[in-house]
Amino acid sequence: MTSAKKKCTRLSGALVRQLLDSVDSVLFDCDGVIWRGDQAVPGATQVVNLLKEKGKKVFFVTNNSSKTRKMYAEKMSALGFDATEDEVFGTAYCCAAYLKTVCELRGKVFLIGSDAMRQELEAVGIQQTGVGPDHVSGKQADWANVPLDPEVKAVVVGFDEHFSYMKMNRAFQYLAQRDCLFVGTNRDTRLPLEGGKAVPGTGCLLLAVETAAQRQAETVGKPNHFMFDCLASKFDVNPDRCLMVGDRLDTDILLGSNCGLKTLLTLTGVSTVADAEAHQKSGCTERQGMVPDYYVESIADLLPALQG
Ligand SMILES: C[C@H](OP(=O)(O)O)C(=O)O
Ligand SMILES: [Mg+2]
Repeated sequence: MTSAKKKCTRLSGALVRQLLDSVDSVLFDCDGVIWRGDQAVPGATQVVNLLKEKGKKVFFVTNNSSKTRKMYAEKMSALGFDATEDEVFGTAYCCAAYLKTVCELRGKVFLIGSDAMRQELEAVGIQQTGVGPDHVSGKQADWANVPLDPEVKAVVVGFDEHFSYMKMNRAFQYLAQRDCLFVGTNRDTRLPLEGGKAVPGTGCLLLAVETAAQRQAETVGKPNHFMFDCLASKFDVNPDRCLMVGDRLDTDILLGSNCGLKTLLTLTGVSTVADAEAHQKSGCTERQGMVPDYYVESIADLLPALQG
């Protein structure tokens, strides 16, 4: 399979086995691919478990920052997936690694995010200012003069169900200090759930803070190659023999293209074949990275080749 070949090919029949025989590792996105919310995609557990039985390395690369690696391993076990926490690369874990190893952060984080992010940050020795509700009080003059922790050297934004005006205001005040780092977990604007439903994603929260601060955050999640770098630093993987399976063209498939992986779009999440074909026909070089090599209705379409 070379990148020179026709792209956005429907994967079926003999092509499935041919593709699987050409890779040693399969990287699965989570939301919209192996599960939607707390419901496994039908057939997904069999696909993951059979790939492992056949000796493939299987990893999970998710932009979702709401769980630690341990929490993900527990969810996977509960849903019947054969997976260990070392095989899961979520943005709570990867963001902490990014701040520690790339930013070499010396100081605290003002965190807009989950308790999982707090746990992963503290696991690498980075303190943060607290998670949970933060409601507005006082008058506008008070808001502009909220006390700032002098040890805070970075604002980090991930999925935060307690996102609020006051949190955005505090981030705004910290980010007025130009030496304060600004990092986001991901830009996914919606989170696909069961029944074709969705809720606003982290990208909406990050855009709000960026708009207020008039600054652009570094983002750790897909399509940033850092997520793959994290994985490749722990496991011996050959990009040429890796397959990235995702439901979003602008994150999963673009990450795969950015890292030289084979790419497979599944239609159980956000993006559609029409989206992919529009990128393909655009003639715009940048958009070609969002055209998958292959697509399937669901990863369950891989089953016949795995059960044969
Ligand atoms: C949708 C995304 O998760 P992923 O699809 O990368 O697992 C997210 O939770 O923002
Ligand atoms: Mg997804």
